Amino acid sequence: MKVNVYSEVKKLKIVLLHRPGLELENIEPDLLEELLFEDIPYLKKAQQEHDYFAKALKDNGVEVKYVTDLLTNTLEKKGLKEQFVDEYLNLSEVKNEYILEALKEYLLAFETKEMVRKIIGGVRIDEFKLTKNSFSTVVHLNKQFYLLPLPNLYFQRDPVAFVGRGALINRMKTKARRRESLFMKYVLKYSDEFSNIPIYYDMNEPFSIEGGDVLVLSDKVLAIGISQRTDPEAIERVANKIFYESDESFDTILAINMPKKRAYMHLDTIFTMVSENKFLVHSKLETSLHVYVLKKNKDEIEVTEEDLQLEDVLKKYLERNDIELIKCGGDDEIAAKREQWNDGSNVLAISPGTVIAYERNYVTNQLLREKGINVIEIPSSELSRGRGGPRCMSMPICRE
Ligand SMILES: NC(=[NH2+])NCCC[C@H](N)C(=O)O
Repeated sequence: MKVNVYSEVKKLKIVLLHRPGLELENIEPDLLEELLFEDIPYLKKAQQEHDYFAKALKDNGVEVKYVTDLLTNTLEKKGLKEQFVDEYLNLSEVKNEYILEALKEYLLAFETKEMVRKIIGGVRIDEFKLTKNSFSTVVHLNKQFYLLPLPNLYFQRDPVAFVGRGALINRMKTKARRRESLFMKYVLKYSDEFSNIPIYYDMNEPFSIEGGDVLVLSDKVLAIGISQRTDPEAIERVANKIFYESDESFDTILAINMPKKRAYMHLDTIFTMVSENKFLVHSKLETSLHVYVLKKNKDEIEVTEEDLQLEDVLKKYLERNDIELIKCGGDDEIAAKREQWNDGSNVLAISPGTVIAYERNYVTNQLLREKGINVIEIPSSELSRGRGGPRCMSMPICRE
């Protein structure tokens, strides 16, 4: 498969998704915070909405790949089922030897596709009986899960990020999401479809970075948020890899300092690109941003710092005067806050000037249309409960 991502807006050809499943049925009120959800989505509706999203992509000529299919095929073809389970359980920090053994046996008894579904869905304590019990297992049996679910997996933007011809296999900030990166890591490492894709970051690095913080503004410029989820050290490592150990065309990384707040979780919750010169932005982004500019120099990265309004940052580094910012929710302060909360500024461009957006953000969508943007709306009452929009739910693999 060809990996080609040198833009946020050029015609989208192949995209990676995950259709939410069982894992949403294992979110319960006491786990909301830990699992990074604000509310419990209704699975049946969430799946309908997600299918609608996938259909909108396909109807517009985009090839949709599902991470579960890619993983299942890889594990089967390469005989990696057991190795994957071992690594997964290790990452899940299942340490009790009786439980570890029983869990492994339980998972491996499923055929691969079902096993992958189970691993994402989580394993409850009442699903199987341990044959050996000891004091320690008895203590564990008072919990609800042997394995917690991965309800955030439908936000495929974050665990792996395709950039240029390669990929970043991200180390996720939170324990709730850390295991998600293993899925595409196996696909990238072992499947024939993706052979020889350069890897610019690995999940075993100590510093975290998430794909929602990575924007490919052009074939020269990347923007990466220094956020609650992404450490400056990770950005530095990515910069070194891309600048000096690859033949990528990128020569500038704008590391944008972000408020460390949940409302500004990732850079793509603050702004997304909707055409070559138009950007949809968080309505409260009036203050200037502190930006560290990492430039590729002969053999060392040159760093400069600036305090600039977003508009001026984009003008300067994309070298164009026609940059236009469109505010999520417009000038209506309440609408702006409401729509920001439901990912109004998180749209996915499928070609320059055409975006997929949540239908519920109708104030913002109308504004986009007034600016000449073609807005394809998708239903979103359940999907939005996980705090992510169309950009968060998709990972472009190939653009024109
Ligand atoms: N790229 C994004 N903005 N992703 C949103 C992810 C939302 C998810 N519930 C989390 O907290 O991680």
